Amino acid sequence: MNSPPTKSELRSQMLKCRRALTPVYRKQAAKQMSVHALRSHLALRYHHIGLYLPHGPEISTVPLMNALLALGKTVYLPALPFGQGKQLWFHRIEANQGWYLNKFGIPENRGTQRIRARQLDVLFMPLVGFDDAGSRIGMGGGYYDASLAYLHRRHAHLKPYLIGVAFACQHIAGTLPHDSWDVPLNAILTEQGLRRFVVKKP
Ligand SMILES: Nc1nc2c(c(=O)[nH]1)N(C=O)[C@@H](CNc1ccc(C(=O)N[C@@H](CCC(=O)O)C(=O)O)cc1)CN2
Ligand SMILES: Nc1ncnc2c1ncn2[C@@H]1O[C@H](COP(=O)(O)OP(=O)(O)OP(=O)(O)O)[C@@H](O)[C@H]1O
Repeated sequence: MNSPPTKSELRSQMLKCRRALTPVYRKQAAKQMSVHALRSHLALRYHHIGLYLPHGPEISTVPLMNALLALGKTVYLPALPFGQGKQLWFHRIEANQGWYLNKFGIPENRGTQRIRARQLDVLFMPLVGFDDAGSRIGMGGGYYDASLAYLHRRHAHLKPYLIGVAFACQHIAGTLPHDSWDVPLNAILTEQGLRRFVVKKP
């Protein structure tokens, strides 16, 4: 009997599906994803919003970022911590700030205001694969898991509201292998729409 695929086998399958999408599809999908996010009223309700800059074949957040900034929202981007630990900082997008590439080649901004995940109202998270229960697999760095570990003791009101962002083809039928440190998503956003999950309390 075949054993179920491991996280890293699923990760390479999902990366393959994402890389196969055409530039025209990617551009259209990024726009549609942004429209779904804005229609959901999430964007209107929340003010402090964590986003990411797309890296390689990830779905682009540029249309969504422009729309949020035009609405006057405060938008933050993740920055890897210096030194020990894996908890991300979130730097506010500001005028006159510096930009640099992190060790993975992803641009990061350095302004005057940085906060931790718990201070965000909503966090749009990159991911490699997601399932029907709201579990995600990322690039395997564990940065988001470490930044959100306090949510394991989550009560319903704890911030931020977690939205995984992906192309629809990154959906995995069935259930992803689950590790104790994985933090479940509140919703998943793709070019096909926004789908909310009921997050089970421990
Ligand atoms: N756009 C974006 N920003 C992000 C993340 C992300 O996944 N996407 N992160 C999410 O945690 C953090 C950075 N984490 C990362 C962890 C590993 C790799 C990485 O290993 N990249 C290799 C490819 C590895 C592979 O194909 O399996 C590379 O770029 O060569 C990249 C980012 C913070 N910022
Ligand atoms: N709270 C934490 N503090 C420190 N390390 C952690 C924490 N949670 C998970 N990790 C480590 O991160 C590693 C990667 O975990 P996993 O494969 O689930 O990452 P991922 O969710 O795919 O990545 P990312 O969150 O960066 O997108 C694991 O080896 C795990 O030990």
